[in-house]
Amino acid sequence: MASTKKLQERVVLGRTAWILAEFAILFLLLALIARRAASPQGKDRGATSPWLGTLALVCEAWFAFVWALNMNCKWSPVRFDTYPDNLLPEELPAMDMFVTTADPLLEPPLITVNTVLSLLALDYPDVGKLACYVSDDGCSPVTCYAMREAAEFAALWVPFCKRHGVGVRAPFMYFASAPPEIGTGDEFMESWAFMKSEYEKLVTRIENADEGSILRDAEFAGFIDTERGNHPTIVKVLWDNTKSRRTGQAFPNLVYVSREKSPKHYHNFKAGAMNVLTRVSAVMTNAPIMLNVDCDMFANNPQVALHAMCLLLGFDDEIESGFVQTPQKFYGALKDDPFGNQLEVGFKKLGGGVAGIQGIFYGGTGCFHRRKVIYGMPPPDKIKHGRPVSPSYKQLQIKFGGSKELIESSRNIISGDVLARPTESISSRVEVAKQVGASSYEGGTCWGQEIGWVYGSMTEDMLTGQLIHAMGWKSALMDTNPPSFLGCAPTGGLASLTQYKRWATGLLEILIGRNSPILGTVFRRLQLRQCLAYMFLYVWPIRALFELCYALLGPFCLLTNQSFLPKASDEGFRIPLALFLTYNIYNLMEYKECGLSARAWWNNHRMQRITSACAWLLAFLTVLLKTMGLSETVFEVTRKESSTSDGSASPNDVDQGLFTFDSSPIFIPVTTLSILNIVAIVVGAWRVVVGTARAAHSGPGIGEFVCCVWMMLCFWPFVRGLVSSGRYGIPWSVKMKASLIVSVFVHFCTRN
Ligand SMILES: O=c1ccn([C@@H]2O[C@H](COP(=O)(O)OP(=O)(O)O[C@H]3O[C@H](CO)[C@@H](O)[C@H](O)[C@H]3O)[C@@H](O)[C@H]2O)c(=O)[nH]1
Ligand SMILES: [Mn+2]
Repeated sequence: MASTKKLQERVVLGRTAWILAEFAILFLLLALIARRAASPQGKDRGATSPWLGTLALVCEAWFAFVWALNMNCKWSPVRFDTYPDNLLPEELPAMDMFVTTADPLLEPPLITVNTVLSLLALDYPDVGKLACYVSDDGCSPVTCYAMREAAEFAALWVPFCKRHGVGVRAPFMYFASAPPEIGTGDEFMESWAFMKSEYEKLVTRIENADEGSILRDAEFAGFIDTERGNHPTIVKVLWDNTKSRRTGQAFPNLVYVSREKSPKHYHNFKAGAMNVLTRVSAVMTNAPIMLNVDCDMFANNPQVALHAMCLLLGFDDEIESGFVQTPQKFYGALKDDPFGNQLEVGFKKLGGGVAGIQGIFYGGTGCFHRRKVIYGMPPPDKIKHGRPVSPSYKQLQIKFGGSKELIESSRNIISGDVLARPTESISSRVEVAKQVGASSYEGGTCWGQEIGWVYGSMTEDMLTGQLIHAMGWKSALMDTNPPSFLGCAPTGGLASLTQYKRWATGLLEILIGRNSPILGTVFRRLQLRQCLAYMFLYVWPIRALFELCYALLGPFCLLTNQSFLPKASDEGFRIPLALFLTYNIYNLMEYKECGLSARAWWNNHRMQRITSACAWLLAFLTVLLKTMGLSETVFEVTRKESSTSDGSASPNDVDQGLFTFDSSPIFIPVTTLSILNIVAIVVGAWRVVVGTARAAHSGPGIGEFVCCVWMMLCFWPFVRGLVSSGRYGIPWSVKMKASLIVSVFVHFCTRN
């Protein structure tokens, strides 16, 4: 019998004042454009020369377009409230949980261990319905060993968590603070101290694990003579839950998977790994719900699966929640977000806003999927007479590939017979699992196209989610308190810029590819406003071009004694002035409303300018080269800080928020802009001092100076990097290249 009590509620949030402010900004942008457009050719579009005015006009028109996209995203936000107490335990479906890791050095196994432990300890009435699968693209025996140790530790950890109602079930986080004092007796203190020492032993074992001695253990013989990019599939059942029922140690199944790699096949990075996990789990436990997290994203709220079930089961029509996504949040985050990558306002304002359209974007981690949606099933309203037409064996074989077991399991999912869980122990399924984990398995099938995680973009998450929306599904945003999952944000400027570059590359790949959202709206069921919401992110690399052009106008005018903005004495000056003030105050207020500091706003504003000029611009070039067939795009994995500490800045690391540099080309664009602005300000100021500035009506005015000074402030970490030394200084090679570009620019500016 279905639960009759309310499981969830969709609350529409009001925001009239914000909408008025947004219209004010839009109006000012349009006024700026209109003024240029109306100015007769003779008056040069409000600048000193026609082409300068036209260029400014084109950029400003683009900014207005992007602003309209932004307004669309935030227009009608919603919140979903969940009531897990109203769930009927016997109604809860089984759930497979996926964790991906790719590199034991960039992603220390201990981090993955903590994530896995937090999942094994989740609250769920019948843990026999849960299974955890770890994909290791690094094919590292140390990672596998760490997982085995984790399974052993879980036998102590899970009962401890459940008995004492532990709040945070990732041990590194739990033990980072002193034991809770209220209502705890001697017995608790004793087991707390015991668990802590057991955890410390686990940490020592994992941190001191050396590959040589692990390989001598017969259990890990499968790793002998393997290369990361060339090895057969390894599947190890580290904990078989059917056994635990006998011993009374109840926690979910744990399976380690390292998919086959061979130089002959392209592996599609994380999307490829997710598809192997989907298939391996299909032949082992075949749960109708799948949760996926990155290796650093531990479950911070033990009730998270229950909250998600409220959204998956709680609508009259399943179409409302094709998937359930939690916002990405981070632990040990640096104060005031120096690298602009904690995305708090982004998730709250954009995420909440898009949730009110067709639904929040899929973010790659902290997401609950329906397996049938991943299998390409359209929402129920498209299926006639309640039950879908059963596809034939042949049809399934073409789509899902040759494994008989996989075809059977997918038939169960498609026909809705999801309760038919395999009764035999999962250990007996290892050989089949290896078969579907092979790198040749997908050849000629629909995996990576209509089924599973979709290939062709570095941001496989956005692409996969978008295609789910294009099938007609909606998605639900789940924002629990305490937060559902916590991960690490990259610390450091380079890591952060590299991440933004990957994202921007992936987003542009989608925009111009055959899965472009525009096609999804025209030919499929992607709602127009949802399409525009996707576009707002997908145009990042294109924004970089316009922002770069506009950024060059200020320095250009100072260098050539021209202007592109109205003079302070001019009536029209009030438009850009008001725009500048309103826009920045609006953004500041958003940060304030989210409980963040003015400093956090400034850091994010500044980093967005830097990200645009460095990461988004390089992403544009990368995609350009790929389109011309000159290079391939690669997924550069983000380094995760080791989780032995609680992640907060230690006292000797007060400089953590400072930018560090190396000779990476990603630093060249902003270094160039920094030098250019300095040169321009010096030249401009010199003209004013010696009085050779042109007559007031044509030379640069306060507007152009403010542009250059504002940019210098935005690029301040780089300006300081120009004169600092060591890690905090920009290397000479980058400075030389940047200077060269500046000289060429100055030369062309001043040629005539
Ligand atoms: O070949 C690969 C590369 C990566 N990963 C895993 O993918 C996850 C995300 O990688 P990370 O370097 O942490 O990227 P982030 O930029 O932090 O990830 C965000 O952006 C990605 C898309 O670019 C999404 O896939 C992620 O879920 C999302 O958190 C990690 O668990 C990796 O282990 C693999 O399994 N195989
Ligand atoms: Mn990550």
